[in-house]
Amino acid sequence: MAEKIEFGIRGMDEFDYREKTVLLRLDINSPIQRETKKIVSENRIKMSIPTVQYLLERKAKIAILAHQGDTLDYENLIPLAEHAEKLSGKLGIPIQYIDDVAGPAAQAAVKSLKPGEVVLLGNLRYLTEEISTFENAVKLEPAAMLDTYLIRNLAPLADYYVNDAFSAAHRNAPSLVAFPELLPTAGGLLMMQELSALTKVMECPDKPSVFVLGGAKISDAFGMMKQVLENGTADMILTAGVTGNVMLMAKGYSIGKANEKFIMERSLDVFIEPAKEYLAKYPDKIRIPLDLAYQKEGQRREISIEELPIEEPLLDIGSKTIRAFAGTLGKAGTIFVNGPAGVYENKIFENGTKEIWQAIAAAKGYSVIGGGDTVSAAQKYIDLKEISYVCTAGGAMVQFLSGRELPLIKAMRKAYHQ
Ligand SMILES: Nc1ncnc2c1ncn2[C@@H]1O[C@H](COP(=O)(O)OP(=O)(O)O)[C@@H](O)[C@H]1O
Ligand SMILES: O=C(OP(=O)(O)O)[C@H](O)COP(=O)(O)O
Repeated sequence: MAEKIEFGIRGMDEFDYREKTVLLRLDINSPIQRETKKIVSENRIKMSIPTVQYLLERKAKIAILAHQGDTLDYENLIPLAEHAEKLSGKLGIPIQYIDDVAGPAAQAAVKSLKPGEVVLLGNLRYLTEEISTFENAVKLEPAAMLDTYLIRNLAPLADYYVNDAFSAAHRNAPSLVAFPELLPTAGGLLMMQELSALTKVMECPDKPSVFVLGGAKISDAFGMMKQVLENGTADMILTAGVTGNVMLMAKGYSIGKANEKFIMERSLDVFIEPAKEYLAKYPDKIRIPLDLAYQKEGQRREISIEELPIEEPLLDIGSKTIRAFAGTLGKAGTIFVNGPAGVYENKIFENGTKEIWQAIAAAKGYSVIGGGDTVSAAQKYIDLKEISYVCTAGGAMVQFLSGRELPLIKAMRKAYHQ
């Protein structure tokens, strides 16, 4: 396969899995309904099925490793019992869930696997060595993780390690980066698909390449803006949502007390100075909103940026901006979207998001989207089949497109060259 050379990662077809034990790292981390603790979207589970199926058809003994939630928000840190049920339903075979990650019960379950059987081990985030903040505290090299509880206990039981967790590729955790130090390693089918789609965006053979950066988690947007303009991945960036409001502040517009307070309270003002720098360096490549929407007496109203400031919160782009952005998207060769254009959850402020999605659906360009709310918003207004590729990742996708080498990809490339 061309991919394995292109990405420097072994493809799944490199190994003979028959009667071999495979540690399969998936990312089936799913949104959870707070009250019921039930899975809200099964998308990542669904997208992981082809790789499990591939290994099942080859009569492998499959032990799945996965995480759910994090210690930053204990609400989502739940056992993987429902994940096992959903996997089992989609594969049409029973899947045993063991609520133990790498202790005696998990080890016994892995050892007793028969060819064509699957076990899902406990939530990796039960282990302190696996929590997402750990990498920030200690920048460990994978080789220094070989004494962790997880690697010590599970690596000796396996013949192969397959990783299909691209959406967690930005995490420097043992379950992602340390197994490739010890086991023959391959990238799963979804991993190769994601790399292929994002590489296409980076190489953007079809010009112009237009990025839409909106939403509220604006550190993602600002993290990638400079890089994608510098390395030519993006020819044009259309800013909307809170990102658009910060760009307006950087341009010197006074957007009104309520809007400035929103930005200050979330410490997003740190992005104003970098935004000024990007606007000065790329004046023709970054587009800011021309008008915005607010609510008065229960009605949607719009205001041109020349008429600012305003007291009401600015929660969507206005009609003039929508028309201009839609026109640009119609002529794009490549399109990438991260973040909705407004507070689309409220009908009054859905126009920007809705019409941008409709313009993208009608556009001919190769389109890639990703991010939790981005995909939910797209699903609300268009058929996802209209999008060339819907990435399961958020943070990993943004970092990849920014040109950073992700810890997981680095570890898998190293394994390929060993
Ligand atoms: N102008 C705005 N002001 C406040 N919130 C906004 C604005 N525009 C969009 N949002 C909010 O941004 C959220 C999604 O942004 P984000 O989390 O960055 O997206 P994603 O999950 O796709 O990465 C939505 O809940 C939406 O209501
Ligand atoms: O959901 C994930 O990433 P995302 O929030 O960037 O989409 C991955 O499963 C990584 O999870 P984490 O952000 O808790 O490390």
